[in-house]
Amino acid sequence: MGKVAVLGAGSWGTALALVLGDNQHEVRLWTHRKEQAKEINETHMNERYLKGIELPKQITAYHDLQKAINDVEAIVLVVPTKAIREVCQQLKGLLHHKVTLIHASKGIEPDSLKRVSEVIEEELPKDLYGEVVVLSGPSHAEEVGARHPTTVTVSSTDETLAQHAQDLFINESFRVYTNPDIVGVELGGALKNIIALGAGISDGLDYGDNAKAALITRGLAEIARLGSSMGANPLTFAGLTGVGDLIVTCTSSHSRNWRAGHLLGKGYKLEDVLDQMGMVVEGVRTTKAAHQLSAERGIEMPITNGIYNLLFNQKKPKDVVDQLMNRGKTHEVEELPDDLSNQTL
Ligand SMILES: NC(=O)C1=CN([C@@H]2O[C@H](COP(=O)(O)OP(=O)(O)OC[C@H]3O[C@@H](n4cnc5c(N)ncnc54)[C@H](O)[C@@H]3O)[C@@H](O)[C@H]2O)C=CC1
Ligand SMILES: O=C(CO)COP(=O)(O)O
Repeated sequence: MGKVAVLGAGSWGTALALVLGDNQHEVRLWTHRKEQAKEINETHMNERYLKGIELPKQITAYHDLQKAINDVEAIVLVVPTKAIREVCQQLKGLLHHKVTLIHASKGIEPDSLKRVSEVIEEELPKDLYGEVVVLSGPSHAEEVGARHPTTVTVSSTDETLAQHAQDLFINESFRVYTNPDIVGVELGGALKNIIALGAGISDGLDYGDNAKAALITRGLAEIARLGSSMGANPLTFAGLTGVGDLIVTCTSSHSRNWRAGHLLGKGYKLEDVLDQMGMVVEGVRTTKAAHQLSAERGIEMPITNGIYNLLFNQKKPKDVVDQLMNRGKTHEVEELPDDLSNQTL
């Protein structure tokens, strides 16, 4: 079994470290906070981020990034999207051998409008990893920590690297598929956070199941519309990293995006909600990015743009819903491109 560094000791980094530890790898869990490394090593728990879960003894926490990455065969980047550039810049000075580079973050950078793998490629020379691998899918850290059955997808333009990531993570309760469509896999994981905010808002307004089913379904339609315009395979959005991740985040109070939306729906202010969460709510920045992409590409995204107005233009949740319900009449299903019309979903 090999040595793997997991960079980012929040809930998802810790849960992924646990899977790798269960698979008997030597896992180095790096945190930028010294006291957190000490706590993990002394207690074998990361209580703030993965409550009540004892971590496998194969995991050692590190504060020194150089020591964490020495001799590792793979590096798993799991910091919030906002911190990806900074961590890659630190890695650049320290990494001197080739690794399989996997990221598991779900977001799009506002302004640059880059996916996480594109940000990594901008900051880290490719000779250190070849092609980036992304790991995504319906996977709450809390349930992975409890070893409940979970399925995810790994994606890379280099199939051999995707298979290496699949082999590192797969076990009897953590099933890993591969999909070569990295654009679709990354966009599905990032854009579902916007719809999860919307589902939380709808639940905060006590609108019930019909409204939430509508948000999930019409949300998927706009994710697929934007994603296809950016080169994704539309069928990816019918898979684990599309509809699968939408379901898991829109219907669960484990989701930080759902929880933040729920508080917004109850009338709390965005800055108070984010203060209260204490964990990353990726959907907020990704809403900004998707709003910019929708305008730049002329793609209709009414739910995303409604949530943008609620988050950044002080629109009231109820007014946003009224506006969505009273848009002009439209078709539900759009024409499939010719090359897909013979495929089944
Ligand atoms: N929590 C979950 O169930 C899942 C989370 N994800 C994704 O994983 C990514 C990370 O999320 P979580 O671990 O849940 O977040 P979190 O909020 O639980 O933890 C984030 C961690 O990153 C660290 N961090 C923040 N800025 C940093 C910096 N500049 N340098 C180094 N470390 C820094 C924080 O100290 C914290 O330990 C996000 O993109 C999220 O969407 C994906 C699937 C599941
Ligand atoms: O991506 C996730 C599950 O697949 C976790 O979503 P949240 O970041 O909303 O908690």
